[in-house]
Amino acid sequence: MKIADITQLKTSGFLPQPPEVALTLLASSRENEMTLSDIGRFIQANPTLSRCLGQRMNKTPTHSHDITSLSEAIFRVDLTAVKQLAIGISLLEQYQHGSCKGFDYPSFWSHALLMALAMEALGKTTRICTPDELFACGLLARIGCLALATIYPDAYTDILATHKQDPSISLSLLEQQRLQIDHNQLTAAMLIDFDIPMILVESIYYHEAPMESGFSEESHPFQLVRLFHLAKQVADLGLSSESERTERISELLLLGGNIGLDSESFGDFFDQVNVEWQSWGKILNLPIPALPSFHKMMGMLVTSPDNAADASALRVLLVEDEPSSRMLAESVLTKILGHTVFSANDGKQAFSLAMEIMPHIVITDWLMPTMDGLELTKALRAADWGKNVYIIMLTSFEDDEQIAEAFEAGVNDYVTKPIDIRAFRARLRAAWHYRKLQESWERDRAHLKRFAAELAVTNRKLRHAALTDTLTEIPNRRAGMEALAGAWNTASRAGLPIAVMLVDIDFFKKINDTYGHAVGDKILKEVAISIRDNTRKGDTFCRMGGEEFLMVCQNGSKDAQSVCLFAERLRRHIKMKTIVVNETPIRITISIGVAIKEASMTSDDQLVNAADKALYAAKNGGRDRVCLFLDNQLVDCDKWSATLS
Ligand SMILES: Nc1nc2c(ncn2[C@@H]2O[C@H](COP(=O)(O)OP(=O)(O)OP(=O)(O)O)[C@@H](O)[C@H]2O)c(=O)[nH]1
Repeated sequence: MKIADITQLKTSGFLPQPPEVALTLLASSRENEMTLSDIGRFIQANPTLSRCLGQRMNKTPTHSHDITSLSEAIFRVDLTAVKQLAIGISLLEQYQHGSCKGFDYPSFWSHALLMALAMEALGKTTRICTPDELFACGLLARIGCLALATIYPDAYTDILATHKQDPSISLSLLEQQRLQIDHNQLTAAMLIDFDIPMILVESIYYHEAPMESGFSEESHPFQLVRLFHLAKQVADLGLSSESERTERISELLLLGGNIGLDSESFGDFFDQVNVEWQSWGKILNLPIPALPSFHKMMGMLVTSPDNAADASALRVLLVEDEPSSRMLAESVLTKILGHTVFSANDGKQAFSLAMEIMPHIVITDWLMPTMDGLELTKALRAADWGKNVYIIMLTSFEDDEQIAEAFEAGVNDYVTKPIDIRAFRARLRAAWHYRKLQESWERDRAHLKRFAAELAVTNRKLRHAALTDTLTEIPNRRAGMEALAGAWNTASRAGLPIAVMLVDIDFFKKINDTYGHAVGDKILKEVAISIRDNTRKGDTFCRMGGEEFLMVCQNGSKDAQSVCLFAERLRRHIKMKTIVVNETPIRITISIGVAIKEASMTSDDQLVNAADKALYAAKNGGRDRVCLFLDNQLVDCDKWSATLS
């Protein structure tokens, strides 16, 4: 603890000092020179102090007439407390205004009053000091701020403005940087000067950062520091704006949990202190904001639009074997942050519960019986469904190696115990963002999958459309040429035979002219069906264009005769076919040119050209026939047709 030296400030007259009479009271009580009637006279000369004593006696101002006599009041309140109260109240009366523009004097005292009332109420849980003493100390716990505003009005206005702009920079740090002294050091010096016991001075000195006190957690000073810290948070909540309340309430619940108050009893405590604050405010003529009940504030937070959006989003699995910590974290997570919480006592129970509820976040303690947090993390990560769960480890370890071990096991983040509510909220916010990112990634992935599937279908359709003849729905010229090129390459590589047939409908122009184009189309379709139905396995075919079709034969094309017989069979099939269009039977014939791959041929084009020559020959030979191009010669296949049954 660093106590400011205030000797010079006192003599300079800049330091806020209670009026002379209060100082006399203080000095004479120090020397045990005071009689009860001295104190009585002093109090009677100070109406506000009298009213305050009345209030402290009866708790509610409406009953102030219950005090039978001033002496009774002094006896019942306790002499030391009367003295401390006298100092606090006289300072409050004297410093309602001041020259520091940035310092809100009335709010400072409203805050001090709430802190005093909270300390008094909390004091009932400890027997270290009397509630009266705690009340007076609560009132004076931040007197250093008033002192700095009084001594350095301009500089303090700047300091407060900077702090307001960026509350993350501590007020003490700003004061130290600018004035080489901070309010806690000055408060400590002034309290010592007011004869406040050292245990209280020390507790007040560390009330903003209890962990920095270095007191052991079980010690009396630490219990007091914790109470002053909590009382300050209560007072901060009392003066905070609606938008700041979420964070403050969650922090208060955690702090209340540390001294064994669950959210219900904390709410009752706060409401009772609030009622007293309102009535004290009237006595001391201070501006006291009207606050809703604690439970109402909690309710408003959970249903605020911000929180409601988060609320449905997160399913939290809380794993903690220590019942009070579990209940506390549960209360903050559900009542304040609005998440849905499931709880487990150990890793094993948590793992089977996780399988059931599929949590978005797992918040797990490290040290637990049966299965600890580390083993649970590894088990979750090993399961397919546990890979994307956001895991936060609660730990008392701050050792780098142990933290690294936790990350290696698969945790996403860690929070050190005792839980600091701001850090906890920030970590949960990160988890929430992670969850949102993951959801949008999953949505994108599903979207992409669907898109890829649709694209594949579209591509298939496009390819089919690009390779299919729209009228006859058989492969078109392009598909036929691709198939021919493939067959040619295979045959060439393997030294296998390959043949092509060009099929052309005879006098098709005449059909069009006689029956119309639509009938011509119908005939084309029927021929396409016949060709398809007569194709052997492994053979391919297409419509080359107009009334011409191509067939590529790989099977059964070992020799000219077998190919020509196949062509002849097709020719006969079509010739025998009666196509009925609009009840009119129509008979058609076809001519076919056949060519077989010969050793001299170097490309599939040459093979098709040879078939074309054969087709030309068939047409010239009178149509309705099959011609073969073989060894540079054109052969009429009639001679083989006789062999067909
Ligand atoms: N209905 C219809 N007619 C078509 C189509 N494509 C081409 N044609 C017609 O087919 C006819 C082909 O006539 P030509 O090349 O003179 O042949 P052809 O009348 O069959 O005589 P040859 O082949 O010598 O027996 C033309 O009248 C084209 O208009 C089509 O998709 N539908």
